[in-house]
Amino acid sequence: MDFSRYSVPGSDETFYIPDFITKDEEEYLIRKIGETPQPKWKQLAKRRRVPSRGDLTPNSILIPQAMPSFLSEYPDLIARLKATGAFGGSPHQQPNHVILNQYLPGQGIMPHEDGPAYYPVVATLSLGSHTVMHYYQYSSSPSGSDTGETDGKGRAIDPTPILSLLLEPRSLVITTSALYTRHLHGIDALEDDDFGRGAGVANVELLTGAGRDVVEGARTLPRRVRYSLTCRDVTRVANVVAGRTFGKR
Ligand SMILES: O=C(O)CCC(=O)C(=O)O
Ligand SMILES: [Fe+2]
Repeated sequence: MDFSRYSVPGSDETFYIPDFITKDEEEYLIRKIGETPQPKWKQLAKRRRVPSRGDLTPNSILIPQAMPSFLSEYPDLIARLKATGAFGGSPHQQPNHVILNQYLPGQGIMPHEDGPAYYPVVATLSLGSHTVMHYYQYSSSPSGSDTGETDGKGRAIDPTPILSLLLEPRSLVITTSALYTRHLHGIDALEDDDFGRGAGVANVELLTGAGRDVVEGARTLPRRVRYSLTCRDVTRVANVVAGRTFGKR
């Protein structure tokens, strides 16, 4: 797939692919996610999450686990993600780690970086609802001097996003390079998204007709329950044989 044609105008480090999966596949995935045993979900303040295909050690080494069938069989998202070419330069040439997040309307995720454990590409599939993802840069002014908004290390964040994207259900967004390694991303904790406040989204030309109508018509879109599957390649993977961990590969 030549995914360069999905490049978001104004950023050659972000790609937006609408309708990456079909409605039937979306329904199937949401049903399978609903069957995820409750103990696997971790309740966070603003959302719930499940890591799939293993978790990371404190040294950021992946302890591999079998992928759930909805990732590796039908609809075989891993093969489909590989086919985009986005992971062509990553150590395993495909994602080996997927985190499932659940957001109720009104929930979001604070601006953050995904960090150095992963090769700097993340592919995010949205299911069930749209959302709006903002990308931020660190502020050049001294820590916390403008809005008081800081990351976990006390570095000040410029509150004006450098890029905002409407993520439609069934879409895939791929974030790479400096946007991954040097910037932050987050989702405001809102019940609906108002496209009438002059809040431009950079991917308007890449949206489906329905999404474009909402943005161009400056309408408000209520959020529903959204699931996201964030797919990455963890650089270092432990060599696990019969439950024992031997070094890394
Ligand atoms: O749900 C999303 O689209 C973003 C999630 C995210 O940024 C993360 O899990 O690191
Ligand atoms: Fe993230």
